[in-house]
Amino acid sequence: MLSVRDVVVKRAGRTVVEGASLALERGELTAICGPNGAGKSSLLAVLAGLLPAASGEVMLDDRQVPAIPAREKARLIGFLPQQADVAWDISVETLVALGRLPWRSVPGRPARASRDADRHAIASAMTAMELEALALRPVSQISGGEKARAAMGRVLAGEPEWILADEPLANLDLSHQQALAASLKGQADAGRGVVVVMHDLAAAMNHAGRVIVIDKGRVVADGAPEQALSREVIETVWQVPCQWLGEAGARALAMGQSVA
Ligand SMILES: Nc1ncnc2c1ncn2[C@@H]1O[C@H](COP(=O)(O)OP(=O)(O)OP(=O)(O)O)[C@@H](O)[C@H]1O
Repeated sequence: MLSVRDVVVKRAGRTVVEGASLALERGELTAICGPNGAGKSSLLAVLAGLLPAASGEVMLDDRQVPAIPAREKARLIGFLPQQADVAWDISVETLVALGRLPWRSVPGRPARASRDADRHAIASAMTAMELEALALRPVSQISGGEKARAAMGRVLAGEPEWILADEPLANLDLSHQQALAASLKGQADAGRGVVVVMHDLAAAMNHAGRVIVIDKGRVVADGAPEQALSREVIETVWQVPCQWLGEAGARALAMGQSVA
């Protein structure tokens, strides 16, 4: 279980998350939704142990997340930032392979087994993100959406127990959004904990098992998508008149005065 208790996050002296308490489970795809500036990325970074909480506790099972050594933490928690910029002009395959760095020289792990595991994990991540045809292309010469898939491939190659991703669906075309959402759901079904910041409320409704809504630094809804993303919650938090259309699993959100 990955949890926060009474967590307060401050940025530049301003409180941006106010006393959040949440317990996230392995085997579940959890979506974090909320308006711009609500504190979603800040909360995700705190859960990943990348941003310190001003107060409160962040725990992975029975361990304090900030106390886990960095390399071990990187093996346990894979983090995809909102802007996954790459400083060097490496190939897509090399970028994905960087996801194996936290596994280098793990004490007690034979080098041969390690090399085989690396190769297998990199190949699986390349396949999952449909990157094979781009393997040798420099990252400076691929599109924004292709870069986003490569960055996600890097996270998957690390085979972390937890995947924390900040808007991984942004920039992706429709078919790759569907494929990545299905792949994240598959990762959850395989027993990983998957926590994803999403602006696309229909994607959260259709793919997540649980949705957490944050508004102005506070958790204002938490539960099954139908409850947490009810029309009432959306109209209160996003202040947009709306209506859900379609069947469970394939819902669309109609917005605007005319549907109110
Ligand atoms: N590096 C920073 N320094 C100071 N303030 C920051 C910093 N990053 C974010 N903030 C502020 O913290 C608040 C929460 O930001 P955060 O990025 O967590 O929101 P968000 O819900 O992820 O927003 P978005 O949907 O726009 O990505 C905002 O008011 C933002 O302006």
